[in-house]
Amino acid sequence: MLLKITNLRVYFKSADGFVKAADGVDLELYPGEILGLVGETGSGKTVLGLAITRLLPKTAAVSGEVLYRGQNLLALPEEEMRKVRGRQVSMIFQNPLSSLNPALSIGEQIAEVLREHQGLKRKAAWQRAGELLELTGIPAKWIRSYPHELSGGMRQRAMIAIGLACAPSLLIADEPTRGLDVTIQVQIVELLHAVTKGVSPPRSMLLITHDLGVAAALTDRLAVMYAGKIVEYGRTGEVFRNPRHPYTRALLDSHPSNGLIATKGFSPSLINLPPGCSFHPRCKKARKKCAHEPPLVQRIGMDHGVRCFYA
Ligand SMILES: Nc1ncnc2c1ncn2[C@@H]1O[C@H](COP(=O)(O)OP(=O)(O)OP(=O)(O)O)[C@@H](O)[C@H]1O
Ligand code: NI
Repeated sequence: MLLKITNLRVYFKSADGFVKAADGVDLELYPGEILGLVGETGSGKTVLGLAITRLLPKTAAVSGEVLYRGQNLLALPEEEMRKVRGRQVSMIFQNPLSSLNPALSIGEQIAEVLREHQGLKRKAAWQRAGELLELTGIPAKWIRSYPHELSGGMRQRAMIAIGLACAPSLLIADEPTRGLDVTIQVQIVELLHAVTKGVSPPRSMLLITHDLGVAAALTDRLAVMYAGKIVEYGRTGEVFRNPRHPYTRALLDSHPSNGLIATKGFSPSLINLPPGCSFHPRCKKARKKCAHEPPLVQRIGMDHGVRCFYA
């Protein structure tokens, strides 16, 4: 097991009460595996990625356990955590334009990571930055380009190059294909596949995405998140063929290519979650019990679990 998350909670204090962005998340990730995290907007996917890398704002109340190679990241001193971020786990953020530094060339940004975390000297770092650019499909002669000079797809590639600079065992990619043209999306999917499954030993990835097509193409296993909880997980093919949570079914029934989720009703406020199963107000299959008893995860097969009484 590379990563084992147990009972992770992330609460934000707001004027109206606590926003329960993650509310008892359990998740496991095996070495070399790509795990997809899907779910509609606001379900807590990004917060989960930020909690693993400990990049949440200080105002977030975090509890539970995030074991990475047996070590609880949530209990590490900040200095140790910086080392983990520099060498083991790196996150590729949702919006390259706001995550890249506009004042530094992409080469400088990659070289900076290499100098700081890999201890490379100036010249070696610059050379390696060029190699990383080539590896992610950016001609090395673009090394002095600034983020605003690049297309959206190229910026995403640059983000991936920065993410790879510290040779992590685990990549967390947050919506890496969002906002890109379909042909470019396909290229990014191929690139992500190459830098994970195509290296030896294969690298693990937690892939956060709205796009079920991307999830189907890339992931080995899938976790479906709803209102701060994982409501279903399993092997990707199994979840697509045999979805057992009513929410997963609704998600798969909605048009996969446009990423819209056409379930009736509004997603619940994470402040005032409905009692019982959070999904029950929107669920066609809900019965009386669902309104007052929160369901636990039921295992319904080898590595397939569902948080529903009537799965
Ligand atoms: N810094 C913060 N302070 C307060 N609330 C926050 C903060 N960051 C996230 N949240 C809240 O946590 C919840 C989960 O947000 P998150 O960004 O993880 O959703 P998501 O599943 O990634 O959605 P999307 O698909 O739109 O990216 C939301 O209700 C959001 O408003
Ligand atoms: Ni997000």
